[in-house]
Amino acid sequence: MSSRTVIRGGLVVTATDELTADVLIEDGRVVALAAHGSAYAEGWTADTVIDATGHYVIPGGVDAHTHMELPFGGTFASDTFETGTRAAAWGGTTTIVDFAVQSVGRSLREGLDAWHAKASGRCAIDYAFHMILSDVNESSLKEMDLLVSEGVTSFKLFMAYPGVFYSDDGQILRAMQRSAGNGGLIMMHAENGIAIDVLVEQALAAGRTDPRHHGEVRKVLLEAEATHRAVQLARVAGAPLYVVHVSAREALAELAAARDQGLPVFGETCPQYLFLSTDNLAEPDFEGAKYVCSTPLRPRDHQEALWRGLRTDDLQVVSTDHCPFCFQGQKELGRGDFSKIPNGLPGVENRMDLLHQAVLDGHITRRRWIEIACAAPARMFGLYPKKGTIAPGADADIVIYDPNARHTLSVATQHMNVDYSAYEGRSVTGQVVTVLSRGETVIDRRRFTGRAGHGRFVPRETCQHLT
Ligand SMILES: NC(=O)NCCC(=O)O
Ligand SMILES: [Zn+2]
Ligand SMILES: [Zn+2]
Repeated sequence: MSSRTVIRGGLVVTATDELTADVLIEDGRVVALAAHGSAYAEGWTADTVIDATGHYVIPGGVDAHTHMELPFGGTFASDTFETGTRAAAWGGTTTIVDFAVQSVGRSLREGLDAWHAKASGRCAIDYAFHMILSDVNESSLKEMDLLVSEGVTSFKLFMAYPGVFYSDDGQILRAMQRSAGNGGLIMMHAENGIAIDVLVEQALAAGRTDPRHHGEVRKVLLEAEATHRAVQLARVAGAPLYVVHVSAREALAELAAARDQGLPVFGETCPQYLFLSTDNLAEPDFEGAKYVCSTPLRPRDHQEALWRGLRTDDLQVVSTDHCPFCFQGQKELGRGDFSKIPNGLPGVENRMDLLHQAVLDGHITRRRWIEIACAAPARMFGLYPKKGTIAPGADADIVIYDPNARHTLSVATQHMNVDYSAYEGRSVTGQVVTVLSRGETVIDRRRFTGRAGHGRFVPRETCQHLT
C-alpha cells in the first residue's frame, strides 16, 4: 500500500534555493514541491501531515567520514553501527559513509565483508562504505575495480601511522593510477608519519608525555608537506584527490594552489578544527586526551583560514571523522605516553548544529551550510541527488529543523555512546525536531521512533564533482 506524507509551511532550504514550500512524499521519495498556500499544494491529500511552520525543512545530513567500531590503538571506537547511526539521526544526519578496513596481509573483500556484517541489520539510517587500503599490492589493486562496481567507489590511503595503515609513495602512486582507470576517488590522510614517528620518539625520550605533545609532534609543516606530495602524486597518476580532515592553514594553502591550477583536488575539514584548538589539547589532568585526534587540533588562528576555505570552495565538505573513545578505559590507555592515546573524537551528533551556529555567527550562509554538510558530500561520493537535496525523485531524507531552539551540548543529553562531549557546555542555537529517513519518521518531535535495521547499504556512483 502506498503511503503519502506532506510537510507543510516550512522554509525549504537546499544548497541552491530557499522557498516557503510544501513537500509531498510518496513511498519514501519526494514527488513534488510547491509554494505553500498554492492551490496545487492545497490539493494534496496525505496519510500524514507534518506542520513545519516556523521551521526549516532541510535535506538530511550526509556525514562522509565516520568510524563506527573502528579497531584502533588496541581498542575499538565506542559507537557501534546501532548506537552511532541512532546518534547521527538525533543530530539530523540521515546517511553516513563509514570506512571498511583492509588488514595487512588480507584482501579488500575480507575487510568489506566484515564491515557489511557489522552494519547489516543494525543501522537506523542509510549507510555506505569507503575502503581503507592498508596493503596495496597486485591483488588488492585488482580488487579495487571490483569494489567500484559494487558501489564502494572511494579508497582511503594513509601517509601516517607507519606499521598500521601506512602506505609508501610507491603504493600510493599505484593506487592512484588504478583509481584513475576505474573512476574511484582516493581519499588521503596527509601527514608525514615517518617524520612524525621520529618526533614522537624524541618527545617521549625527553619526558614530554602529556596529550598536548600529540599536537606538537604532528607539525603543521608535516601536514602541509604530505598534502603537497599527495597532490603531486595524484598529478603524476592523472587521478583526482580528496584530502580528509584538513586542519592546518598551510595544508589548505597547498589545496588552494592546486585548485588554482585547475587540478581536480578536493578537501574536507571537520567541526573539531573549526571549533576546538590546541588549548583543549593542553587541558590539565590528562583531560587533553579527550581531544587527541589526527590530524591534530591546531592553534586557534588556523580556524579563520578554514572558514575562509569553506566560503571560497577550496574546502568542499565538512564531515565529522566521528571516532569516539571513552575517556575512562580507552583514552586512559595513553596516560604517561601520549602516543598510546587512541586517536579520534565523537561528533556525528553535533555537526549539523555546530554548522548552523556558524551560519548565525556569520562564517557561512544558510545555503552553504546545506552545501557543505549535505549536497557536496553526496556529490563527492556518488550519492546525489538520491541524497543531499530535496527534489522530486530524491529519497525523502528530510529534517525539520528549529532555527531558534537554544540548547547546550553535553554528555548528559547526547546519544553517542561515549562518556564525554568534546563540546561540553557549548551553547548553540538551532536543533533537530523531526527526521525522516526514506519517508519513515526516525525522530518525531525529539523522540526516537526509528529502529535498528531500517538503514540500508547504499551502493554509490563514482564522484560526481568531476562530471
Ligand atoms: N582521525 C582520527 O584521529 N582517528 C580516526 C582515524 C583517521 O581518520 O585517521
Ligand atoms: Zn585519517
Ligand atoms: Zn577518519
